[in-house]
Amino acid sequence: MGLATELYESVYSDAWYGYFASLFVQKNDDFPTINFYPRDWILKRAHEAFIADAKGLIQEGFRKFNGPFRIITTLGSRIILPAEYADWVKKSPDLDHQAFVSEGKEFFAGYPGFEGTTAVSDPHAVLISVVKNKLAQNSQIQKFHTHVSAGVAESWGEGNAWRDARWTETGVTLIGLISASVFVGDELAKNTTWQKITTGYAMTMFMAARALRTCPSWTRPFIHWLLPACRTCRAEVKRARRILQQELEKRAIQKKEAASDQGQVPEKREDAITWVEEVTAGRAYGPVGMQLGMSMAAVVTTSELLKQALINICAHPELVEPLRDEIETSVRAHGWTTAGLFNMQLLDSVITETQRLNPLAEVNLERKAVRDVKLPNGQIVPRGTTISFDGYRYVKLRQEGGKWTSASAAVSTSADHFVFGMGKFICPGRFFAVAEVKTALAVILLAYDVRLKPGYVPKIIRYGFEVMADPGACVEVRRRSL
Ligand code: HEM
Repeated sequence: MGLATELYESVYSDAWYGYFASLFVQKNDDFPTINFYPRDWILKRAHEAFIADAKGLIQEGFRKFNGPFRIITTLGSRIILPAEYADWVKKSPDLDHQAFVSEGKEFFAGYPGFEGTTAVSDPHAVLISVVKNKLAQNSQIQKFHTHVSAGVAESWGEGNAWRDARWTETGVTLIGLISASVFVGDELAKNTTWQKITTGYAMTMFMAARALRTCPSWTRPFIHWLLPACRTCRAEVKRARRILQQELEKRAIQKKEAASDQGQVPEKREDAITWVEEVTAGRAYGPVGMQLGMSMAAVVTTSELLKQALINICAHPELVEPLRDEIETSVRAHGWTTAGLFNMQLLDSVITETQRLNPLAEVNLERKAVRDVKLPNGQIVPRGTTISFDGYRYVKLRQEGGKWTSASAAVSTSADHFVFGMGKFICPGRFFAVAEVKTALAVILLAYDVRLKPGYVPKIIRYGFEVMADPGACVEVRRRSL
């Protein structure tokens, strides 16, 4: 899990003015800065230290200051709070996640090309409501099963010799495919252009945001028209809009035809295109922004979890047989349903343990202080981390009972485990994400033998606050002979 929770201060996020900002940071408040170095005029050393070892800086900060402190990041400075403050952050009305996401300098909601961010931070919360209320329904599990089975068969074939799983690409393709089957329906989910745009949008948008952040804020409303990364982002949104528009027109025609056929009730589709339409109830909205926003929130996060979980299973081959036994028993009793997935508790434990060790980000609960905030006082005990992998950790905790009966599940959140955030802004897609990852792992383990390529040692990649599965991971698979 994340080492710390952070409090974002938007005032200091302008990279061009980093030097003045950092002086200001030093003099303007009581928080010491962990990576402020004498004569580091343009913050080169501070940025390098942050990129190379944010985790080390956070640990050093807690050791040195024994409480909240600032860290200079490539996006300006942030206040880092110890994980013990998680419950307080969760309850504080003055700390806002939406303000953090929509903050012009960070994610540029409202700029053309950033329609995904705009949809996530929409004040009517349409996207959040659809994710919260419509995703991870029982019927979607069978859909996941069908698509993952077809997807792995297509990628890996039926051969029973070991082969490179091309896991970095395949992991993203599988999650992109099964997510899209629920977001836009089975047919459009298989459109390779749509897949490419939606699985890549988070990165396309991130690159555009990164380019814009390097420009002084007063130039941004104009310069975004010229920056190549922002142009790419706009072009991708345009391509996506064209494809979605065709789908919407096709649906409108089908609806009309069905309605004109005396007595025929038009078939109601169960996908996010339809649900967004229902929730907006005639209000104007941007369908493409909703789709890109959903993919942006869902695909990178979930595929990172899937990739890392399979790597961990391969690194601990003793887990494979007990996992297969559990999956077979659960599916025999409940089929590919939410009940079936619920009964896969060792698999759940492996996923939670993966998140504990590879939390996607070193820090979590990103908030913007919407007004002056007083931090709680008291002794601070920095949280340590461990690098050992115990696939059974959360099974054992569940068996302890008490708060762990439910708190040990991958979708649960507490001050001990808040990879999905906490409180009012907790990730509404966590049930969907865990269901996708469980189904994908279950299908893979039942159909294929998996292993790390002999000689490959798994590693985790860190870049600033980001924590990623190794993009060069060497996973091998072969069809099981049953
Ligand atoms: C392993 C996968 C995922 C992880 C680790 C993850 C993590 C997070 C985190 C940390 C937050 C911020 C919560 C906070 O600050 O308290 C968040 C918010 C959000 N997530 Fe996820 N997420 C995942 C998958 C998904 C999926 C699959 C969807 C949608 C289908 C989704 C949709 C959202 C949305 C819409 C928000 C914004 C909520 C708000 O602002 O109220 N996420 N997620």
